[in-house]
Amino acid sequence: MFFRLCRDIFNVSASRRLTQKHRSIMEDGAQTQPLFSFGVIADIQYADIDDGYNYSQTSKRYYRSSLQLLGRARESWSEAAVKPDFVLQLGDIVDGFNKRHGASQRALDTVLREFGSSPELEVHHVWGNHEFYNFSRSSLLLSKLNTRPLSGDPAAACCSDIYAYHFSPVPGFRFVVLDAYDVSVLGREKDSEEYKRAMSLILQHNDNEDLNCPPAYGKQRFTMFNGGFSTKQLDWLQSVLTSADDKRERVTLISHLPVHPFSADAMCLAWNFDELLAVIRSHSCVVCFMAGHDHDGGYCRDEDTGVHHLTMEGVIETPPNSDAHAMVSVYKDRMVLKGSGRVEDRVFPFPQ
Ligand SMILES: Nc1ncnc2c1ncn2[C@@H]1O[C@H](COP(=O)(O)OP(=O)(O)O)[C@@H](O)[C@H]1O
Repeated sequence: MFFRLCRDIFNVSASRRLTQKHRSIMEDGAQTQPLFSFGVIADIQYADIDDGYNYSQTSKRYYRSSLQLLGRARESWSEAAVKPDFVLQLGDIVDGFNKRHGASQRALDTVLREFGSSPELEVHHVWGNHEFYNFSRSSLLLSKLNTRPLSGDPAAACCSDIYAYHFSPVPGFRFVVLDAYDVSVLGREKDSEEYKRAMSLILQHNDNEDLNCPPAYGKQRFTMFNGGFSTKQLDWLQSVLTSADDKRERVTLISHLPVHPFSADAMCLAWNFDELLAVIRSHSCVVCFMAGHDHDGGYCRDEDTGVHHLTMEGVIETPPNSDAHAMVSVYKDRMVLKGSGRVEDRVFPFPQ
């Protein structure tokens, strides 16, 4: 609640080649047209089941209509005057209930078909907790939800078992997809070292019988539905950002779990959000952090770094007569987010 209050107060193939459009805009410095643009959508959580509620029965979940909302997002991206170069899907593409109904693959195919009916649309997928309710980590790595190959560079991936990679759609700009469940009990075999380490971390902070039930104030994030970033991934991110600093690139980080306490409910943060924030703080290139998971959405601009932390509103808790997607236009000195439905319009000036 405290965090929500603070947050409200603070609420103040994509072509890797430089296209003729991008080049002429960069050369004449005109800012009327964006350098490039991209779409954003989060927490679609599609399932072919009747509407329901979240765990605390406070928010309705529209499992079937999430597909129609995705369809409208795709239409708005494909009808835009300047078409997005790519789309960021911020995780939880299908709901965990699919598993129970033996419908995981069918639901995924259905959603991907809805994304894919516009063939030129390049989608970068992030993995959320609901991906792991439906699929093992190894099967996700073999699935269409592994979009590492879109980077076009095998060296752009963190490592084989961590789903993190970076790509540069246009010179001067870079996006880093992060794996917020790299340290988690989700997606890890019960007898693996990774599972045991993650479980022991939860148990250090959470003494509830049900480990999905959040512990006391300040530790709410230590539940089984969250996770964190390993030292290996943080070291890799350091090296990606050091190189981006050297090249004076503008970097956007993408993760299912948010990392800024003023951008989301405390229950939704990555376990070691503070370590990720420390990495951001030690570099000048990061301009924005985009996440999903908290279906109410959120935003803050970090006071120290000027980095914008956006948590996108979740499609799953958006009524059928509304929408939850965005189009972001990127200029030399800022990004302009045009929200649809319950996603607010925002301008993200880049830190100097
Ligand atoms: N407060 C809670 N106490 C116990 N279990 C919970 C609680 N909140 C969520 N869960 C369980 O954790 C899992 C993930 O919750 P869910 O709300 O579906 O996640 P998401 O916000 O990612 O959609 C579900 O199995 C849900 O029943």
